[in-house]
Amino acid sequence: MRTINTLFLTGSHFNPDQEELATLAALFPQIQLTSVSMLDYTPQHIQQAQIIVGLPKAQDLKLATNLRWLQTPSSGVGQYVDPTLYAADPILLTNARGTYGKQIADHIIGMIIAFNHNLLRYHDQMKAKLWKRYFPTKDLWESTLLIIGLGDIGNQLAVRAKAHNLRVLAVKRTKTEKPAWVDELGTEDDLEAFLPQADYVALCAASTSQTEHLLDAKRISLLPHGAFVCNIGRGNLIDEEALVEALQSGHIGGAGLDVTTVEPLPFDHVLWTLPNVLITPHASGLSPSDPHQVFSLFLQNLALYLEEKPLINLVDFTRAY
Ligand SMILES: NC(=O)C1=CN([C@@H]2O[C@H](COP(=O)(O)OP(=O)(O)OC[C@H]3O[C@@H](n4cnc5c(N)ncnc54)[C@H](O)[C@@H]3O)[C@@H](O)[C@H]2O)C=CC1
Ligand SMILES: O=C(O)C(=O)COP(=O)(O)O
Repeated sequence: MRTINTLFLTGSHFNPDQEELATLAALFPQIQLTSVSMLDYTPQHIQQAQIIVGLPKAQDLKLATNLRWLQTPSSGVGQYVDPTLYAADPILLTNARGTYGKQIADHIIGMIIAFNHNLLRYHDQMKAKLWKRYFPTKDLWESTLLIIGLGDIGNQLAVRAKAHNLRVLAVKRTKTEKPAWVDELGTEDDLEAFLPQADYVALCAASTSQTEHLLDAKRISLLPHGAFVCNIGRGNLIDEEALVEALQSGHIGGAGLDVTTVEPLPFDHVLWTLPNVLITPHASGLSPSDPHQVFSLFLQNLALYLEEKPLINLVDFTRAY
């Protein structure tokens, strides 16, 4: 049996335990496994691997002369969709779409409720032992949420928003049939009509050349005064300078940011200082089950790879996600 050099780059979303490694060895004895932390790999590790599961630095893929398949534990693969990165061509690129939707949708709902019910203000007031009451901005069930990017995360969010009786508008790259949990579905062409209706906007789109600054200064100005913007996709989906200005002027009432243009957000960045901003450190996707989910996705894909069948979550280099 020919062995297949496989490299696991372990990290927060992919960290197989002993039981999982034993399953892999029992089911696929041809896999010659090297497992190393994503922070500690060497050029030799990359050079030898036919399969990599993890997030190697994109520029290191030039060293990957034996690579046939890269499975990422992330859903976003913006850094890997440039075909000129690869020493070997063509390679199969698969992502972990489908393992993040539920926990990130919960995180966004948490941010929306924290903003609407003034929880951040009350938390600040606690430090001064201050007893002062505020009305919520508007009842959630009288409000509208616009979801930009109706993929796995966007759909999970829409389902949860419907449970709170929000009206849900959504846009995606191409128009398809409207799911029952969305009230109106459109594409980027509909943003000008949708934005003025949105009390809340959630950025859940893939980061591509088309979605860079999808929410720019002009589109931000179309939002109603006091709207709340939540970004869990990638920092470059929104013009961050325009966002800061709109937050400072009060045109945007608040923002929940799990992602920023530069990560970690620099120590001296103004976003750290704005009272109406909640920053989480690219943490919305963390869940106890996701390292296991990515491993089981890899096992399913490995069986397909060995049978030369189409892989799950194959990334399309032309649409870039
Ligand atoms: N904060 C975090 O920890 C995480 C962030 N992400 C980010 O969220 C993104 C979405 O994740 P999933 O829902 O799992 O991916 P997905 O592949 O299911 O969804 C991507 C969505 O982007 C939309 N899109 C692409 N181009 C568009 C355009 N021009 N206009 C409007 N919509 C467009 C697509 O229509 C699709 O609905 C990822 O690409 C990643 O960047 C994903 C997982 C974790
Ligand atoms: O899946 C994604 O795209 C993510 O953003 C997940 O977070 P990560 O960058 O893998 O820590």
